[in-house]
Amino acid sequence: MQPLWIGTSWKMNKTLAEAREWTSALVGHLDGRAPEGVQPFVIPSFTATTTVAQILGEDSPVLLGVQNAHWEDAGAWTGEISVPQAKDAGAQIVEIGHSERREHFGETVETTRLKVAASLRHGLTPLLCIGESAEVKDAGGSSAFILEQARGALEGLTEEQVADVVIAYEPIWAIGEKGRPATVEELVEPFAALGDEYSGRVKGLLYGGSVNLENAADLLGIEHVTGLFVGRTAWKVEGYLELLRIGAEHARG
Ligand SMILES: O=C[C@H](O)COP(=O)(O)O
Repeated sequence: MQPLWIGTSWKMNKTLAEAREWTSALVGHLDGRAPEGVQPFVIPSFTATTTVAQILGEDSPVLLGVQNAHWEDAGAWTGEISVPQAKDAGAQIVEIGHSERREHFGETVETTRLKVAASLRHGLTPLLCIGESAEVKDAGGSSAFILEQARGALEGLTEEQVADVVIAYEPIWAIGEKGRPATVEELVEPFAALGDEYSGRVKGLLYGGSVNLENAADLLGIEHVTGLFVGRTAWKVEGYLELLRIGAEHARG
């Protein structure tokens, strides 16, 4: 059975001291072993990548990611980092197409496609984020919209490559301080649509957006959901450890 992916992106948060503190507490708690049936992952800011990698150590049960990477391997792309650089810094995952990147930094279906391909070319796992706005949801177009985003980003891949991809469905209206937690009922249909197309084909189908300690277990119970991608609730390590516990409990059945 596929493990449940339970992870966090720190977005643009944490100093190196805070990154060290969070990661050391996680490592101390896990003591070299992920909770049974759970795949933990953490995606710090670029500045903390090597620090977190060093604290996690070799053969860590926790996968490490970056929040973005360019599709070219090197070159005149000021302000960007490449997948080979991310890999060199210790990353195993590349987050691609988060709605904040699409909204503020011009990420498109085409750039997500290029970045997925670049990640796979270098043996890193693309964590493809998809999600619709409140306007699209209100118009009844959620499933069609997110399928288009996913299909566009995975276009041209072989089945073997698709099997290395993790998809995170994060409705924009549910993300962050301005978002509101989605209800289970609201997520059943989009996950049915994603499940029809991708269940069993990809490494994971995650849900993200205002996941908290109260709703995590219910969200994991939605058909086709195989993990959680979490912001605020996991930024305090105690919150993340509790989410890992909830994940392990769910994995046990
Ligand atoms: O990357 C994580 C998501 O954007 C969710 O963030 P949130 O859990 O703070 O709503």
